[in-house]
Amino acid sequence: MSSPDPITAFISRQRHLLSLERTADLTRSRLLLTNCPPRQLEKNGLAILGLAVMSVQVGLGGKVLVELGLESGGSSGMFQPNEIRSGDLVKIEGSSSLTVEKSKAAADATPGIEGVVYKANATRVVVALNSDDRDMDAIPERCRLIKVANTITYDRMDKAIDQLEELCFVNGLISAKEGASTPNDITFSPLFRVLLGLQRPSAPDFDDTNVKNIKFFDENLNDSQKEAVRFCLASKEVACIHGPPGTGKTHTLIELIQHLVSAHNRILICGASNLAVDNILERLVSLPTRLNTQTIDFNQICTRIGHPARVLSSPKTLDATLDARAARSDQADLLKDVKKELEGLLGVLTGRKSTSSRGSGSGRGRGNASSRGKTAGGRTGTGSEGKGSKPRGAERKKMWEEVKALRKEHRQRSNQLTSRILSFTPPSSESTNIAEDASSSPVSTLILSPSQIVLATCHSAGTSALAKEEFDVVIVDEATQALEAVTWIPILQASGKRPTKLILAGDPMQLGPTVLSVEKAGDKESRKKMAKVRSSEKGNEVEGSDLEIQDKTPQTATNALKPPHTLETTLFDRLEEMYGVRIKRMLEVQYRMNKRICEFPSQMLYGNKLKSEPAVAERLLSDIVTGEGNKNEEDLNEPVVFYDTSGLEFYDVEEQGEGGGSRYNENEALVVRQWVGRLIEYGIPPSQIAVITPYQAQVTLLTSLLRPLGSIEIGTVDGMQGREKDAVIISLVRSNEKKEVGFLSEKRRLNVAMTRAKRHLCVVGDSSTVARGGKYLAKWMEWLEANAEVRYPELN
Ligand SMILES: Nc1ncnc2c1ncn2[C@@H]1O[C@H](COP(=O)(O)OP(=O)(O)OP(=O)(O)O)[C@@H](O)[C@H]1O
Repeated sequence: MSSPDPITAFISRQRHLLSLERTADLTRSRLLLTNCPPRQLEKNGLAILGLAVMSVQVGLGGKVLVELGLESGGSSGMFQPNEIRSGDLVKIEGSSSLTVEKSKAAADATPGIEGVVYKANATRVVVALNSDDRDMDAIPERCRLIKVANTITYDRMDKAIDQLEELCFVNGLISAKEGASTPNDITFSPLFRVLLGLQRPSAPDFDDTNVKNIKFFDENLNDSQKEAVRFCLASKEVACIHGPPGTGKTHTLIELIQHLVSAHNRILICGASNLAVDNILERLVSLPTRLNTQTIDFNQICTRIGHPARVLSSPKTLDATLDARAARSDQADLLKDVKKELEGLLGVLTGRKSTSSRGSGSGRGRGNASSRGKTAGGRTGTGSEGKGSKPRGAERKKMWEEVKALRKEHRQRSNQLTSRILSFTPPSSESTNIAEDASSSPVSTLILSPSQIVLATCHSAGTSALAKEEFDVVIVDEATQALEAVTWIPILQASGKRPTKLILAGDPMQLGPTVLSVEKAGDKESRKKMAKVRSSEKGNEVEGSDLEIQDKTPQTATNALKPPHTLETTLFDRLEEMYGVRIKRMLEVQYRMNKRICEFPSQMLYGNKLKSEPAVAERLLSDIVTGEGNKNEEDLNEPVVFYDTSGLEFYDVEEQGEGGGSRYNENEALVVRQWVGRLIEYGIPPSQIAVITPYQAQVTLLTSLLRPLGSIEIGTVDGMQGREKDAVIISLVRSNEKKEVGFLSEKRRLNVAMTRAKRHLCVVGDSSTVARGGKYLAKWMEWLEANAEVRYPELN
């Protein structure tokens, strides 16, 4: 049998790997849920216990939003640290103060109700229910929230792969297809040809007037940032920005977006995470409206799909959400009426409101639903906004029927409203107002559509609300953390009749996408190849580093499309492997770290090219303390300290019990507490200190030890990517006679941990164990011994 063509092989392999991953994710989730008691799940950040329903609201599309808070905590009751974020799939289950067995039996009897986290902060979590209204009845007074495997993401990725296959099929590139037919109206543009290895990327057009006469909005951009912006504007189909830690990747993207908007492009901006999207949105809406000779108000032209993930999102960011835009529209009053009525009914049905307090709505022009408002639920209420007893029997049934009709109405109205907000009117020549400003230079006001820029996570870019929309440019930030299939979601969504350009930004040397399935056989192999590509790039040799895998052969990039060995290969990785340096630019100046902190990662992972901006190169903790005595404190003038526990027998321990497997190291945690305590005594604000450790069990231990010292951020590496703090302490945990290092050997993970610190990095660990974990760790220990202030802990 002849082997399949490259596109068919690529698509089949993606499908196969995605199905393995879906199974692995579901299995893990099922195992955790069946084997771990709720307390253990809470400890692992996968559950929030002791909850009660605080309110029931209605969101866009008639979705029922249930707000949960701590039953006993009042409005300030803080949840335990957890991994539950907006977009996660969760289950609301009943909980009681019964014994574990009895509560387990009770939970089994009521299987819970599923929903998607709409928004979450430290005290409240709002869940959009997936199910029928009637299921609301299943939400008990006391409940808990459990994170479950998110099958919706897999469904959307599968759909993207099916769509890609369909596109190739109708364009005669493959002869048969496996997937279901999902007709699409997309032109097979040069972007698709490049992504599938059918043509090389066209040479960037640096003679284009937009590029040649470019006037940077921020003249302080460094040369590598300017070059990256020019390169992205000049590239025809695709461009990648490689941004090592703190090199202003987002800063560069913001500059690029301003140029793209000035040139009237419509842009879909996506990120692998909500945080990445919010980061860009926050910076865009804070831009001055006057850009060179143009006035562009980013507050008017950015629409955010989904909800910001930050605990304290700025009002401007919240204003850009689709919900806020809908609430401000001229159709909002009608929608509010239906919403009020619905919320009133739901309040009564769930016993949180008395019958008389339900909103009836004015019913202006809404047809039948309004008149029903006063007739259903004809019980005598208390006349207050307080709780009432739940209606029963026929009355209850009738009210649910009413809820159903109102929800349908709400859904239809809000869908119409949403598509009106997201629909795009291209700017015409009349939409530019020219005026003279005070200095009498002409200023043009670019009047753009409210959805000139749409921002969403890659996953939520798959929403049907965007199905008819086309974009000139798709930007994917954190592209090196996104599975390739998830990156295809915005690409396919944005594409239509016009050609679309793709810009990917990320750092392949920091955390990649999380992959659970075991089929990673080619992993090491493909990384070796990638390293070859990177090392062969002009001036990017990695000297004496990483480095047995680096070789100095010239250009090894090839443009053949190959099926991925593993899901860990992102689209960014694959394009880099296929097209090499021709497809990307690297940012070379970092604005975060003291130069000593930056030295090791630069040598080992960035070919010695990462330079420190002079303004940060010498920064120390002593610069930010006020008392003169403290300024001279030796500890505050050390950028890198290494507490070596070698020989002290501070052994790590495996967590016991169901759901165990994580590790902790008590003595190491005590060393961390001592050091954090000392930094605080010197006057470093706790909010400027982060403690990072690879193990969840150590996070739990450190949280209990450090909480009394203030709001120190404590977490695993995963939550810290993209963040920075003045002082960072890394607790390595692993110390044992067998010299096992576990996933400490993942150098990209370690790279993220060690590049979060601005002024001070303290490493606590056992050099004799860690150095045995491979060449990279051995080199790091060697480097620390030679360059850090090495200390040996004394615990009292
Ligand atoms: N050209 C520049 N001049 C001055 N400061 C800059 C410049 N470029 C970036 N910065 C600053 O460097 C810091 C890091 O920038 P930014 O957050 O854009 O980096 P990043 O590459 O997105 O970071 P990460 O490592 O989190 O991916 C910010 O404080 C930013 O203001």
